[in-house]
Amino acid sequence: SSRSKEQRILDFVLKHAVPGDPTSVLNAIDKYCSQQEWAMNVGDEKGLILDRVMQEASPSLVLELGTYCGYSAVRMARLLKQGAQILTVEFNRDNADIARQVLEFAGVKDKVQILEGSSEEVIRQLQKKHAVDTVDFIFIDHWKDRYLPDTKLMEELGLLRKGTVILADNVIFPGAPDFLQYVRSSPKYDCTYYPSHLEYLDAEDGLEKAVYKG
Ligand SMILES: Cc1ccc(Cc2cc(O)c(O)c(C(=O)NC/C=C/[C@H]3O[C@@H](n4cnc5c(N)ncnc54)[C@H](O)[C@@H]3O)c2)cc1
Ligand SMILES: [Mg+2]
Repeated sequence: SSRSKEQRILDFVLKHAVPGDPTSVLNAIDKYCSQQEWAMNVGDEKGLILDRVMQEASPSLVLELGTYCGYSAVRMARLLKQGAQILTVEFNRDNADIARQVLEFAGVKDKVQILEGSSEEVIRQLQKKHAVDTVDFIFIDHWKDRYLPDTKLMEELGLLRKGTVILADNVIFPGAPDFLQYVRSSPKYDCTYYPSHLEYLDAEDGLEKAVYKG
């Protein structure tokens, strides 16, 4: 059977990156996806914004919605403080398998747990099944029509605490207009927009940071 684009990305990482070196894994994926086949990783330009916002938050528990090939999970895991963890949600089995191998190769698998399933199901199970109280940092990068319902669900379940940072990819392209309108008009969030570009391309895109005020 023919290999998928995601498998070709993994092959390139295994061939060109250095085992145990997360930065070399990021560089390999960025090189492949900018020169050979475009893929929807957050990428190097928006990745630098993710780095800075995450380091500023210095989270103990990170939740990511939409693992895909694991690029942003590796990106965040390489910056985590000692003992901090990432829970990343992915409902496509093939993508989860690719991400697992990328995370293992990068040497960050002990910091990241891939939770297979839909974000709605997994979010509902976090407190009982995964012993989560509240989440410190959330990177949202899954289907864009799920950003708002999942954010509201996390509010309702008490998963957000005063100061929880939500960082959402693609708020311009493909866009998440209902999410953007909600957090920017809600008194429960302090919002900041970080202009950037769509990964590996020149199209305008950006990240929205929404800090929960409790
Ligand atoms: C052709 C073309 C043009 C422009 C773009 C632009 C563009 C640029 C970007 O940065 C993008 O992030 C996107 C984008 O659509 N991302 C969606 C990412 C989904 C991944 O997450 C998984 N997933 C999706 N919903 C859920 C869910 N509820 N529960 C659990 N996992 C979920 C999927 O299984 C995938 O692993 C698009 C993309 C493609
Ligand atoms: Mg994205």
